[in-house]
Amino acid sequence: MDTFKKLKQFYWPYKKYFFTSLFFLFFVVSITIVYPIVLQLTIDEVVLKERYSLIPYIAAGFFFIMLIKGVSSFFHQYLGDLFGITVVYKLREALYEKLQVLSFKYYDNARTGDLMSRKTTDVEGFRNFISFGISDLIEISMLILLSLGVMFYYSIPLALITMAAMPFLAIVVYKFDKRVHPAFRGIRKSFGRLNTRVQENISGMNTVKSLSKEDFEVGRFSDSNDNYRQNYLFTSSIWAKYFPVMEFIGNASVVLLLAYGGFLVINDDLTLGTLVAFFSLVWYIMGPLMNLGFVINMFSQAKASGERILEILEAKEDVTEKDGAIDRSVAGHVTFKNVTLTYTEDDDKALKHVTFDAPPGKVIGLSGPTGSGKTSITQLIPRFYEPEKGEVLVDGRPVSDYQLKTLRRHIGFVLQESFLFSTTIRENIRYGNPEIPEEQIIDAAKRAQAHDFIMEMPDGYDTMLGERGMGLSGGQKQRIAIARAICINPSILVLDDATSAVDMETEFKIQKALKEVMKGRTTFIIAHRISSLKHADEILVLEDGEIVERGRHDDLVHHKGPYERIYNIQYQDREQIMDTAT
Ligand SMILES: Nc1ncnc2c1ncn2[C@@H]1O[C@H](COP(=O)(O)OP(=O)(O)OP(=O)(O)O)[C@@H](O)[C@H]1O
Repeated sequence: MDTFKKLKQFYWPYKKYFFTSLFFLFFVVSITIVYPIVLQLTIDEVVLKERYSLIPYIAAGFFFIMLIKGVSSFFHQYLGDLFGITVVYKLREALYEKLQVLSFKYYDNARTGDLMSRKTTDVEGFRNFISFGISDLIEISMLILLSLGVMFYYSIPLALITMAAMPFLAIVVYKFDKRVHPAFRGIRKSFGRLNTRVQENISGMNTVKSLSKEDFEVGRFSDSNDNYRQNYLFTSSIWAKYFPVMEFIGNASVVLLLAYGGFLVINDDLTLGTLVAFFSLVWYIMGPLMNLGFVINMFSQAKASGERILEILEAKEDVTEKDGAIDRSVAGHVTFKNVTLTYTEDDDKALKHVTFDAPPGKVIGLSGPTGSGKTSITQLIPRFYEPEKGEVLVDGRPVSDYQLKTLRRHIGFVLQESFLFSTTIRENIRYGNPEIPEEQIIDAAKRAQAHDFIMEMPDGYDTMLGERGMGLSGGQKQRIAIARAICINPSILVLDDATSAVDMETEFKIQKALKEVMKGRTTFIIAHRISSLKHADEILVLEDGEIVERGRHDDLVHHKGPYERIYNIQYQDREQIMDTAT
């Protein structure tokens, strides 16, 4: 019940729909109980006593209560649905909002397919129970209690016979619940894994095809698919085992009822009408009791789903804002003081005692072998991650003093693989600043050397892009990303290997675009090519998370350190190429 208590904030505000639906349910159930009573009266008072003139009145009365039942059913059903749909609407929104604030650390370990299945299937599982499960449970209880009431009123001994089977049925239903709940958790988990497989496969289709791993992927999918099937079959086997037992107990009790009831009628201790009424009433008890399995099933699913939803809602937000965090414009002075970063506890340190100062407008180059910590430095400035030790300052204040939005609004990223959304080019350019006027979008595209190729497209700025920017070349995507960065007018700019994935001609165009964007902004350039770092005000050379060398290009090339080695390798290559060319 803890799960439902924790999710109370989502359903309690809409309790009026639920309780009004219950109010109408009361009519529906009460009228259902009236059927056998009408049957008993018709047999005992009309047929057996041959008072046929009463039949039209009974028929009219029956018609009238049917009408009430119909109207009540409508409101019960509609309000129940309204309750469920409203609750999951709010739940889905809360989940989505939470997914937006969860930190990078969370996403490092999360799997997209699994998150998707939590957001869709689990939320639906919860809705089913909220919409129908609870009211089914109440309907079942009311039906059983009212039927028992009427039975005891008619004949206590016969009612006791019916009751005799109930403890056995209750035991079986209880055992069933104990087994079916973990089985449903298994199904949910396995469905999450299946989703992850499919999602990763589709996103990584390029890699799969280029490495001819289709068969391997089909094999992996079959494993997950088989696991899902096994889990479902296991649950089905539990159903298949328990359901006939429940039905047998129900039927045994009906046999007892018919035998003992028939005996009472023969001895004139019970009217025929009452026995017929009893026969209907006993099914009003046994049917719902067996149905309890379905409702418990729904409850188990909802509980399992609720737990998985709560795992997201309660996930720790590693990066949070302070009370009174500041919102003011940023000049772009970045300082690192003795910063150490560890991503996960048992991992090596990704950064060790990193110290540097980048005054506004300066260009900092970050060089070093892959995995040396270049990207990590730039991820600490917008607080994507928190340092383990040391301080990261922007304009002299710790980054944690700023509102996250303020801080991130002032930092522009152009990554090696920039993400473009499947919408128009215009929407992609103004994504970070949707209010920006059209002239400024065009101006940004011109400065990013993107305007010309955009205008050559059939729909210009209205050209729709495919998923992840499909339809554009790597260099074109990059220039759209640069235009996007210009639109947010950041004080700090991070260019992470922004030109590594393109040919020389495109690189030249991008370099030209970047020069334009860098004007007046503190810029961090991560690059493997010396040519991209040459003009930096300071180059930091990293190795294993430590700064091993620093200075301007002209000094570093004579330093006899790692930078000179990289320079020599890149220049030797050039000389060799020049030699072969001449
Ligand atoms: N999100 C993460 N979770 C755990 N470890 C990480 C994460 N990101 C980076 N690392 C580790 O931190 C170290 C530094 O990585 P970083 O990406 O900063 O290197 P880099 O110099 O930018 O490399 P590259 O040139 O390949 O981009 C590496 O050992 C890497 O495996």
